[in-house]
Amino acid sequence: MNLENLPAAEPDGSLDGLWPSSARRVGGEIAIGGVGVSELAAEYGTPLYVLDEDVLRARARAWKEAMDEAFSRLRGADVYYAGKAFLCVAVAKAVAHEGLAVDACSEGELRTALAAGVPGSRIGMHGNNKSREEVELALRAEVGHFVVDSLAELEFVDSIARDEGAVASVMLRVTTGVHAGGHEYMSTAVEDQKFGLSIASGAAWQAVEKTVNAPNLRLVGLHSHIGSQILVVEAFEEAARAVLDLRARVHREIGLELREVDFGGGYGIRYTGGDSAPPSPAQLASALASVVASHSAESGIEPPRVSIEPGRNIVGPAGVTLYTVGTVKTVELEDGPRRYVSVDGGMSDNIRPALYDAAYTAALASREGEGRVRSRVVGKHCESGDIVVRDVSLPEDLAAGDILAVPATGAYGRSMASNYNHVPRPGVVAVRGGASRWIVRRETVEDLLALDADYLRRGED
Ligand SMILES: Cc1ncc(COP(=O)(O)O)c(C=O)c1O
Ligand SMILES: N[C@@H](CCCC[NH3+])C(=O)O
Repeated sequence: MNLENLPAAEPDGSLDGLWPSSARRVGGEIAIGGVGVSELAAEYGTPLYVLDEDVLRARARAWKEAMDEAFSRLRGADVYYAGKAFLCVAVAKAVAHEGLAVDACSEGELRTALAAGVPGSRIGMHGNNKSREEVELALRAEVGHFVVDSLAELEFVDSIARDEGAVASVMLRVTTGVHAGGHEYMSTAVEDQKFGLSIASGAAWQAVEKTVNAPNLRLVGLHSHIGSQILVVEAFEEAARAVLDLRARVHREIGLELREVDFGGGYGIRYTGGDSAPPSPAQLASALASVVASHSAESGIEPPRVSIEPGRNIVGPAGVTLYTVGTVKTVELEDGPRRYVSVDGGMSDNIRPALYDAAYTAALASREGEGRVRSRVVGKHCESGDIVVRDVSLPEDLAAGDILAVPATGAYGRSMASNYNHVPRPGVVAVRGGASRWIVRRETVEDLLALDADYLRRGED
């Protein structure tokens, strides 16, 4: 393979690059947030997620400012940080400080946001299969709204709200039929998938009628999420029009003006040097505002307040994963040698290459290297699909003990991490202005064995 085709992986200090904008080589090694990777690896160990807190905040702020500006002459806007991308108390506090609300889709995410001091009114409660406990907790926390995916769940939430003596504010998640997303498993608005109430089949309308007649539900808006890692504006515009058409029908046929529409998340990022820059928050916000303004002018209906739910685009580029290189071996192939570089993590800390065939890049981070060799970075798990970076050119003199850095791993790394092969999940260290601190502690094998009932009883019989 021509090495020139392999993605470049060097930090370039750009704001919309693969790396946190603070990342740069200092004395040959990469520093992030002013902290060298060797220092981080020595103090915290590897594998290690590193989160540049200033970049996280700056990206959250960019979305808030873009939406405020674009919708200033309409009915305003809210930005919900999609906790599913990565959430802990520190991240919830950081995004809330920048004026964002938070989306939760489980008890754990909801409790994390509440523990961070996010008011219930600034939390959206998602999930296609909410438990009774989750609905009760969300009602008692007085969340801003529930996002409901099914007729069955409308009855479920209605009944629990009645038991609680409450009225639940509901946004109906509708399926617009818009196909978008970086992978089939990330497309969530096509007809044949588990999320949302189909507009085309009439299920969405049925849900509208059911909600407006439910004594303990208040229909406050419509929600749409079309997919993830989307790199084009048009898909969002198409979906927005479909949602606004349904809102206009509700106004026309029921006389109800729904105050809010939520266009979901899905805004893509760059993962390798070969990826083009995605649309900016300002471009996306302006495109959505144009659709809302023109639809309002055409329909004669007051525009709604608009919300969106970015996750990856906020936290993804703020994160870098550090690994220590272990065994290195070269495999002779027909088109030339490929060097397999094994690291101390893998699919347990980044499932995305195995699950979505997602591409990443990497750089030798602890020092500058010499020469370039076609390489594949692989994990330590018992799976041939345990690949972290499928193709990247890395220095020829790379060796065991070196530190590798994989950029753009702030989203859907730690939040999707597993304990496959009984491997503990890495912790997350926030860096900022030359300082570093745990924001999620590293799991240990002892933590895992403590869940093994008979392990705890060993030696008793
Ligand atoms: C309902 C909903 N909102 C927001 C998001 C966040 O998506 P992304 O991280 O791609 O912005 C997701 C995940 O795809 C989602 O399912
Ligand atoms: N987990 C997906 C993003 C969410 C897709 C659907 N909600 C990823 O890692 O890209």
